[in-house]
Amino acid sequence: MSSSVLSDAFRTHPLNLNHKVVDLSSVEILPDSHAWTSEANKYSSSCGGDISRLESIPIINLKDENAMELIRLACTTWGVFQIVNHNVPKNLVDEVELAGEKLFSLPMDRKLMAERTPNGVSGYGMARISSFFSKSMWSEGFTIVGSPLEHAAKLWPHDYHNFCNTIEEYQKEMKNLASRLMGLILGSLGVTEDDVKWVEPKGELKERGAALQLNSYPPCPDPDKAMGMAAHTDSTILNILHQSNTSGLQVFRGDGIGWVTLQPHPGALIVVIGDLMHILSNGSYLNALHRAVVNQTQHRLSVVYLHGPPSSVKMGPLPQLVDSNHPPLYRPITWNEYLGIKAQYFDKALTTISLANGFMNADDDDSVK
Ligand SMILES: C=C1C[C@]23C[C@H]1CC[C@H]2[C@@]12CCC[C@@](C)(C(=O)O1)[C@H]2[C@@H]3C(=O)O
Ligand SMILES: O=C(O)CCC(=O)C(=O)O
Ligand SMILES: [Fe+2]
Repeated sequence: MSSSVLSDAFRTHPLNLNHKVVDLSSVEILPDSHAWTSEANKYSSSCGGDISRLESIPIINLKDENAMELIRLACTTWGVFQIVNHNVPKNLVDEVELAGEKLFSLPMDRKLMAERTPNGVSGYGMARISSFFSKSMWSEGFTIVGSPLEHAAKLWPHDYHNFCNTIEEYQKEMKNLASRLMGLILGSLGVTEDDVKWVEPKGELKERGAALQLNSYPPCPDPDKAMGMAAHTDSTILNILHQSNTSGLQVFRGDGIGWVTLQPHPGALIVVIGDLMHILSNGSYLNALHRAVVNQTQHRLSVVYLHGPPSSVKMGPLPQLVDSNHPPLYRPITWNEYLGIKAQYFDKALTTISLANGFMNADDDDSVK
């Protein structure tokens, strides 16, 4: 089952439940548990609100003959881009958004019937990364791995078919789009899909890792002090994100620009480069540091397709990108192992598999060579 890679990783790294699930729709004053200080949110003060308006995240037309080159540019400067002309039917995106709204508007006691267990991956609950922060995020989530049936039947015992059909159709559509994007991104790195056999998994590699994450951000009484989803990078190859017609997603530019808001563009989907693509590209493609902020009046929803590798594949810098001038920056690792490391070290996860220190030391120390 494709779910095994994900559930295995978390069975050994249960979630630390230091946050209580709160029904945010009934809260009128921001509780202390949800009030983020700049200390709790270490990247918050660095955002240059005005500067960010001068920079905007690229919107790439997938039918553009220069799409590959534009993707290369977006991946080396942003680690994120929006795509249009992606062929995902608009009505399917609308339907999946409606399905998410229907789910999150259920009463809390009903949603908790499908609650994610501490060592599980699917179901309703807070984002997994919550345990790394002392404050709670102003959001709720629902994670689907493989078939949504088991959890949907707990939410709507008599009427789960529509939800399941929509989710399954969307998963299929995202799977196809993800392989198309993989072709383009690998192409932009100068590598063909034939060079990387597991990209189109066949036979025993058929079991690819993927999940669908629904995030809900209710209106917030004090949005400046709250945090919808704390800053993180995604532990995947890439994510394909749809946001409802309300901004909230921000991407961090490390080169002094700070947090940049990604404005919703009608019909566009957002591609976020994850940690594993950063590893594959030997560090040249940025794994975007991003977060979601909230607002006072509008409910915001995001639907995120998480695209990972098959469980048995060890991923390291692509051999075509490594030579004596470009030594490998990371050691090869399976997704399962990486998720375990991430669950333990969070934003230090890549550092723990980095080979760069070793190389630097070797350069510094004449006696080594
Ligand atoms: C395969 C993944 C990737 C996970 C963990 C695991 C299952 C759930 C994913 C998310 C989904 C919500 C944001 C995030 C940051 C979170 O808290 O849970 C993601 C995280 C990651 O990208 O690291
Ligand atoms: O809601 C968003 O825009 C961000 C969600 C996100 O980063 C995630 O699910 O990984
Ligand atoms: Fe993310």
